[in-house]
Amino acid sequence: MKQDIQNRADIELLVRTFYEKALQDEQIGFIFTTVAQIDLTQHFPRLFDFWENILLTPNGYKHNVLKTHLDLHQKVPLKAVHFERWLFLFVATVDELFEGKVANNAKNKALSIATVIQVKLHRPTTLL
Ligand code: HEM
Repeated sequence: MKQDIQNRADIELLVRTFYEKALQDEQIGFIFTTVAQIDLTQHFPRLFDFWENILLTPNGYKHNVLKTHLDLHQKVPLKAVHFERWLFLFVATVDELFEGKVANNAKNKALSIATVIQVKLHRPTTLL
C-alpha cells in the first residue's frame, strides 16, 4: 500500500515527478519551457513552499499565485484544455506516488485553485 504525503521530501518528490510529466507534455509543456522559460532552480523551491504551506505546515508562503497566472495569461491564453491537462497530470502523479488524506487534499486543492484561477481569468480586472 502507498503511503500518504508526510513531509517536505514527499512534497519535493510530488512536484519533481509532476514536472517531469508537465514539461514534456504535448499540450502544456511549451507554456513552461518556451513561453515562461522557467528556471527550475528558482521555480522548484517556490512550488515546494507553496504545497508544504497548503498541505503540511504554514510556512509563510505569500506569493500571489493568481497574479502569476494572470500575467502568464497575457503571454499565452490559458484555456480550459490546459487546466484540464494540468489537473490530469497532477492527479495522475499524486495517485502514482501516494494514498491517504493529505494526498486527497492535494487533489482537491489543485482542483479548487485551478477553478478559481480560470474564473478570475475571465473576469474584468476591476473585480480581482
Ligand atoms: C493551465 C495550467 C497551468 C499552467 C500552464 C501553469 C504554468 C505556470 C508557470 C509557467 C509558472 C511560472 C510563472 C513564472 O514564474 O513566470 C507557474 C507558477 C506557479 N504555478 Fe502554475 N500553472 C498552471 C496551473 C496551476 C495550478 C492549478 C496551480 C495550483 C494548484 C499552480 C501553481 C503555481 C505556483 C504555486 C506557481 C509559483 C508561484 C510563485 O512564484 O511562487 N499552477 N505556473
